[in-house]
Amino acid sequence: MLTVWGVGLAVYLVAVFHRSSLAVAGLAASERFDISASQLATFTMLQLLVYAGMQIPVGLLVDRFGSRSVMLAGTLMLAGAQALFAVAESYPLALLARTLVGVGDALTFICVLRLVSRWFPARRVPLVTQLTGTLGQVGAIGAAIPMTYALGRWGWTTAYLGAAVLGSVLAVAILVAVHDSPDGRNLRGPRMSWGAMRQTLSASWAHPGTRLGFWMHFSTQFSATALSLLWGYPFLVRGEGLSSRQAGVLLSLMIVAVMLSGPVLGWLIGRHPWHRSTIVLTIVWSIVAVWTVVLVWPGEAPLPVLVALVLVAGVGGPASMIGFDLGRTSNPVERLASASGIINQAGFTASLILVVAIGVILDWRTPGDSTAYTPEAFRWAMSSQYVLWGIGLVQIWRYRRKARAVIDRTQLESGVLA
Ligand SMILES: N[C@@H](Cc1c[nH]cn1)C(=O)NCC(=O)O
Repeated sequence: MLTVWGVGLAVYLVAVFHRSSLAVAGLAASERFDISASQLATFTMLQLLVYAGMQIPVGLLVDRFGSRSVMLAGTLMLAGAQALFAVAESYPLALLARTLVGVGDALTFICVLRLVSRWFPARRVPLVTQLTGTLGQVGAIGAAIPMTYALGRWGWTTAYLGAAVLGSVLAVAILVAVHDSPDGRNLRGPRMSWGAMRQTLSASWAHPGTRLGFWMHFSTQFSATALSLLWGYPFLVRGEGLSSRQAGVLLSLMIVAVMLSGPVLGWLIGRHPWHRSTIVLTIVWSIVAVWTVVLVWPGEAPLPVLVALVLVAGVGGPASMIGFDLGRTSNPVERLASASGIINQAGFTASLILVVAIGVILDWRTPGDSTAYTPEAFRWAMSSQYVLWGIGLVQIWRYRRKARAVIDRTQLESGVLA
């Protein structure tokens, strides 16, 4: 059980490593492909778009072919994509490589979730799921430190080829160690026609628990994702007047918040599954409150307020994992991956909308073609989050009432559901 989870976790961690491996290579990429800042940002947006768009097909694939086969395909795809990125010398080829990174990345997480719910007793699943999400984020730290070193020491091609080789080694580990469930190496679902796929998806979506999970995932993670993937550093430096070093420390603190809060939330929802939506609502309101303090503060917000911002926003990442637990307890195991796919696209779609909205509003509020964004422009841009929070909070409130009307509290609390 632990070996299977260990390999699954390693596959997810390496996927997070691949997805984040461009964050520290921005300057090198601009020089290599001779591109502007917005062309560089296109890499991130494309990756998010492909990742979010692939979630439903991937969920269906996992229910049909099992975690092992899909995870193997994802790992090989990521390795191939990074190898292509290593040798690409033109911008279009590099875009193709990043698109394939998005596809490979999309193929991994849902597989690991399904392995966890097949291998662990139901009561342990919330905690192990949170640990998976939390420990997987170490891949982002791995991408920052070793990739910076490798790029400086060996250059672009060798650094990215090295990343590709890492993926290929994992493919061997999957072949040797991963079984879809204690009952078999490969667990195939029934053949899927268009009609069957439509039925699986609509049955999943029809359950208010799946919709509640979707809106939980939608509302919790976009703030932290937009800060960590693209806008955190410019916001803290240009919008709030921090030094580069202070901004770097604050963004690392956000990862500390993820690491500390993930296991606590996993334990909490395992003990109080009926109150999962209350926990999520409390976290979303806290994120809204701390952002509001930052945005209404006259001039630059003081450092302790910005520390509170990154810590509270960081908790949103692990809080989004609670959405998957709603999917698990609201769907039979044969359509668990499809439900997870539906839920997982929510937070990444919201993050993509926010990343684009911030860019558009910054350009709108900044005179001419300049990228010297002002604190005022950032205030406008970051305020676009209220639209997403507003939609998310209303939907969580609606579907929490509907889900509570159909979920049997006694069964849920005794761990029977799953
Ligand atoms: N919200 C994330 C995972 C996470 C856990 N802690 C911080 N972030 C999520 O939905 N992950 C899916 C993925 O592919 O990473």
